[in-house]
Amino acid sequence: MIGSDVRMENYRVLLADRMSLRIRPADVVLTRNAIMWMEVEKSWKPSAGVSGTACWRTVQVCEIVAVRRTEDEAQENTQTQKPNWRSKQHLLQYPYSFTVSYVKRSGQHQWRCSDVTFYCADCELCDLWIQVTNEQLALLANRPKSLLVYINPYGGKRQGKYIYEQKVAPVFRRAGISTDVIVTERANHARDHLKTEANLDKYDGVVCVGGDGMFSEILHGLVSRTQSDHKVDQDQPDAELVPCSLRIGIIPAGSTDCICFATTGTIDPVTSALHIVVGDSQPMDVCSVHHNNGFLRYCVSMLGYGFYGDMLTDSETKRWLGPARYDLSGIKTFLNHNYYEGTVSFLPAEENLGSPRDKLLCRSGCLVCQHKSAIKDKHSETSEEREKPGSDSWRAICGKFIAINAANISCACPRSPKGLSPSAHLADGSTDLILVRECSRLDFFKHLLRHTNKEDQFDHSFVEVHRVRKFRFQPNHDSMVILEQDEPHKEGGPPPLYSSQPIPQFNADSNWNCDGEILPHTAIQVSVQCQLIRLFARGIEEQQQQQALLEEPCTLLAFNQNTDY
Ligand SMILES: CCCCCCCCCCCCC/C=C/[C@@H](O)[C@H](COP(=O)(O)O)NC(C)=O
Ligand SMILES: Nc1ncnc2c1ncn2[C@@H]1O[C@H](COP(=O)(O)OP(=O)(O)O)[C@@H](O)[C@H]1O
Ligand SMILES: [Ca+2]
Repeated sequence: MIGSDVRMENYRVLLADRMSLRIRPADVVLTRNAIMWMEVEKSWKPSAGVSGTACWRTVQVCEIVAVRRTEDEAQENTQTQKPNWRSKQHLLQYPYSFTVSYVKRSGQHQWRCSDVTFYCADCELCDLWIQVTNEQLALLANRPKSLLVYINPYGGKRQGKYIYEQKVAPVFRRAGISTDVIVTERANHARDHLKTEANLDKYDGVVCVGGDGMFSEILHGLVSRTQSDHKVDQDQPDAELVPCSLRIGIIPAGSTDCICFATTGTIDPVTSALHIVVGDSQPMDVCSVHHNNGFLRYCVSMLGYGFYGDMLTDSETKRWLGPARYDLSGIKTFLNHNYYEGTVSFLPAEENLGSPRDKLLCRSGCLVCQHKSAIKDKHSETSEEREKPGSDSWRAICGKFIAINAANISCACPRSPKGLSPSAHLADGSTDLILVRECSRLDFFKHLLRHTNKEDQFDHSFVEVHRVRKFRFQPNHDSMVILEQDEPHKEGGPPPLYSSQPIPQFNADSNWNCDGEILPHTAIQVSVQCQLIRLFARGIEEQQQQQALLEEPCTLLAFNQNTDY
């Protein structure tokens, strides 16, 4: 049936969308890449009344979720929801029909699963359509068939289980994906299961239902398992890590969900489920964090010392508040206005990776990340030499910092839609190191506020940002003592709160916030591991890309208007 060029042209069937009672004659065409059908868009004008414009609707085969006999679907619907009496009527009148479920973009990067039902003149034609469309779908090798799902029932607003069962499982069922579901019973349950127990050969991917912390568990389980399977020693900061073969899907059900937002453009369980179904693949960099040549953790979104570390430490005591804990701890940490002294040394990234202050946003099909992917394997000995700490290529900055943040990805999230570093790339092998030096509360507030509006948060004298491949941090306690001696608090003088100078705080150390987990050490070595993992995502689609796909192209093919039905 399928030749090298699959075309089922002029197999006319009757077309009706779910909500319409009227059945129109229509032509449907299936090519190797797309299914197209005629639709009449109704409009109303006071002068002309209702008029209709015919146009072709096109759905790429790679965005078809499933095709099946409508009666099968109707049966399933009666078990799960109220039967749709219109569909029932259609079915009685035209018993041979099939339904195509497909991805429909509904703006703001959200995807929905939409259905269109085609009513056929006879049973053979109906079966033929289903068979040929399914044959086309079977050629899509990147689609997962079997998934291992971990649900954190306590993440975010504790909705993980509900979100999965109500919104995600029906989409997987429709796409014919089989799942093994594990609801975690304790922290690190998912990590440990992946690391040692899970039979990963059975699966095409792992799904994480939870927030960034839960994602971090899956990441650690999968990366550690891959390294131990390949006998790679994670404790060696220079070890060449083996990329994970399984992709990870994120169903957002946490508090910040920045990894989901920065890779799909939204926080929406159905959208994420559909990215998994169509088998998207987005490579991602992972930072490895070491202390004294011993492995500590991996990080995908943000490593933050000072402000974000203190905020996280405080927020852990307020978990019962849910996502609002970050607001409360954020205000408290802001008012404390601590800063910390230390030395940051770093290895700048190659110049062709752009700069954190250019306006080249990482979007679906990003050329910077693709270029990196192409040259990734050509890692020469001279570049290895260049990367050794102490070589001329490294730079060191010593100072007092309110915040030291490494944004491996933009870290866009609903709180900050452009993120900590709006131009950071998902898979370029670098991380954006943001240094916020001591400054007044008002200046720091202005800087924070710029994360929420269009202004440039790096455009302050006390902020600098570098795109780096590696960095190290060494806290400097001794100089804190010197600082104390420099600015002694005189008896009888104004209390520090009213001082015009920034008020030094003498907490020796802050903590590192690593994807929402507190690290046990302050002196750390960080190295970006280029494209170590892949997600079921495609990066944020450009507004134009989205628009083009929202307004599906009309008149792609000439069609036979000869309608006899
Ligand atoms: C005056 C208003 C100021 C608003 C400033 C907003 C800046 C927000 C930048 C947020 C960057 C978040 C990076 C993501 C970190 C997550 O990995 C972590 C853990 O997320 P989870 O709780 O597991 O979902 N969340 C936090 C807040 O540390
Ligand atoms: N069953 C469980 N009980 C308690 N904690 C869990 C469980 N499963 C996972 N966790 C932990 O909960 C923490 C927060 O999870 P996450 O899903 O990221 O939610 P949030 O975004 O609200 O922080 C993670 O550090 C994870 O290790
Ligand atoms: Ca990056």
